[in-house]
Amino acid sequence: MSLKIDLAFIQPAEHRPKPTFSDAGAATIPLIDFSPLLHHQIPSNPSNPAIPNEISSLIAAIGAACRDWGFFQVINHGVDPQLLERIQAAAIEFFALPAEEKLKVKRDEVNPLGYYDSEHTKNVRDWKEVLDLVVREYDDGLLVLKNRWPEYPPAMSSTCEMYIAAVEKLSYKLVELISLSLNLHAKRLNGFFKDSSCYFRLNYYKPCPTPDLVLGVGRHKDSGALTVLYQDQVGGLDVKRKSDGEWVRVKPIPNSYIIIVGDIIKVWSNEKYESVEHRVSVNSEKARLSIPFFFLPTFSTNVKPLEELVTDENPAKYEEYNWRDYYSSRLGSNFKKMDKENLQISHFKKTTI
Ligand SMILES: O=C(O)CCC(=O)C(=O)O
Ligand SMILES: [Fe+2]
Repeated sequence: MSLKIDLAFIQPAEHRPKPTFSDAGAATIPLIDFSPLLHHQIPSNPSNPAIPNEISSLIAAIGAACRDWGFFQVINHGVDPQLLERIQAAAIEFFALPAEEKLKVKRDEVNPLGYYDSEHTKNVRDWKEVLDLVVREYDDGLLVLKNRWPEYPPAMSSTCEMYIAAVEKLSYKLVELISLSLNLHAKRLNGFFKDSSCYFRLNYYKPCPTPDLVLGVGRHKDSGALTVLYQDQVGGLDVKRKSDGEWVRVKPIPNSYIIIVGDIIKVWSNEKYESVEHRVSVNSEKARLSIPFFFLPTFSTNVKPLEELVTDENPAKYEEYNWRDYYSSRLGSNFKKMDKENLQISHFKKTTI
């Protein structure tokens, strides 16, 4: 049998996925139970002696996961499972449409939102289809973000809006707990997300005849603050374990979220917290759906280590960069193959003398 696949998809040998993963790796991923938040409020002051033990333990667990992994799974997160069912059903219906119907909402070089099937990560084409949306449309003359809603399924826009409202609420809880874990006031980071540039994506990975040669998404770190990711039960997300650099396959847990710490939290925390490298493997049998919500600050944000976390002994490790400019410079590079690496936070890392 000859398997013809476009060479643009083929990963360099050193980045191809291993055919098998042990379940033992997945068991080491931090799993955090948010049920204490069902009967306790998030405290505002990290040094309040009245913080209940189960909330202190929750904050400590989040801090440890952000430090040691840059990644964790959350259960009992408060997002209605029916909303998750509905958004998945809408996504499946959309991706099952004939190509010409999906192409009616195709992304273009001016406005990157809508349907897309040829994204590149690190200059290799990803084996996936996406539908991209923003929570707040934007146009400053140079950067244009305008949603393209498909006609089918007709409930797509209302379903996305309801789902996004729920997942945004969860994102605020996450950044508040992360602030507390850094020994900062719970709302220390909230102002950055007023008029946020949050981005929402439906990812569809159809079965692939050569899963050992390609990736659904090539290895990368997320450049925002946090990614709140839902995956179906097929599996394929791999994360790079910080302790030993091994790729670990994330075992799907029904009704759970995967939280990916992004580069902005790494910079804000002055590298106390890690942003995790991850990728998506595909398989030859089953299509996979994933739904990331990228929690991103307002475009005017200048990202730099938080003053409270910078001292003479621990000086700022990054130069300040503007989020809108960073974001816009990276957009071009996932649109098509480039001849150089795209912009990374390492380009803003201060050099030590
Ligand atoms: O499909 C996934 O599980 C993850 C996708 C991802 O890493 C991304 O969209 O940034
Ligand atoms: Fe990602």
